Amino acid sequence: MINKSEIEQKVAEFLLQIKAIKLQPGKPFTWASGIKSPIYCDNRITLSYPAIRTYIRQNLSALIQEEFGSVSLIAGVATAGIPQGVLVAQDLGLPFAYVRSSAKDHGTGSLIEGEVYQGQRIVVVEDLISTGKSSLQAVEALRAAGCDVAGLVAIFSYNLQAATDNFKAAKCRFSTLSNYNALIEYASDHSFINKDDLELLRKWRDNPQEWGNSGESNTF
Ligand SMILES: O=P(O)(O)OC[C@H]1O[C@H](OP(=O)(O)OP(=O)(O)O)[C@H](O)[C@@H]1O
Ligand SMILES: O=C(O)c1cc(=O)[nH]c(=O)[nH]1
Repeated sequence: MINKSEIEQKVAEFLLQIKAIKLQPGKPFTWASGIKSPIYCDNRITLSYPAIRTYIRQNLSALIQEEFGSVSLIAGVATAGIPQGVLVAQDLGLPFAYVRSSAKDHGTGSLIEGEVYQGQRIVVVEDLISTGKSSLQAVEALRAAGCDVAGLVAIFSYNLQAATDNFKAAKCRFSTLSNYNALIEYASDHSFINKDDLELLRKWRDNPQEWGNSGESNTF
């Protein structure tokens, strides 16, 4: 059985070590959802580190087997979920396909690339969940193609209530290797951030939708 709390901390440690976690409270990041945030997690950087890439691949594969049992295809969410999904599919010896964020406007016009079939039991691989909108768009595209989506895994989740609500409404299970709460506690305990940073990151967590609009970003 996998040790979830050990993996949460190890992935948080790796992300901090390679500076995939960026703190920029004075110049907030704008996310895909439009949310303004003092923090950004760039999982794409893990691909540049073979040992970390391997750890993530092995643990995503183990998570899929433990949470979802037997599946017959891994699907990646474009773009950052594609390389992670390919690595996992290779690890598990399974076919792979990916879902674009919108259908191609030329050539085949495809939304799903690769072969999937009606009734096929699939796990979707994403790199990160903020609101879950990108993840669930891919899940819905696969369901519309007749696939049986067992669930979704990702490297990191921000623990946003919006994501919990969106996945629940879509009746889709998800599981991640690490998450925001684990990350900020690890970062504080191991001196990657100071007390003021921790306070700010906790404040942001309590109301992420409003944070960038309330002048909070200038108080760091
Ligand atoms: O849960 P959500 O609110 O949808 O946000 C998370 C999504 O945002 C990022 O993708 P981005 O749109 O930046 O594109 P990329 O994967 O092509 O880099 C990330 O890779 C997730 O797909
Ligand atoms: O929500 C997003 O767009 C997002 C947030 C984040 O921390 N990292 C990322 O790649 N995307």
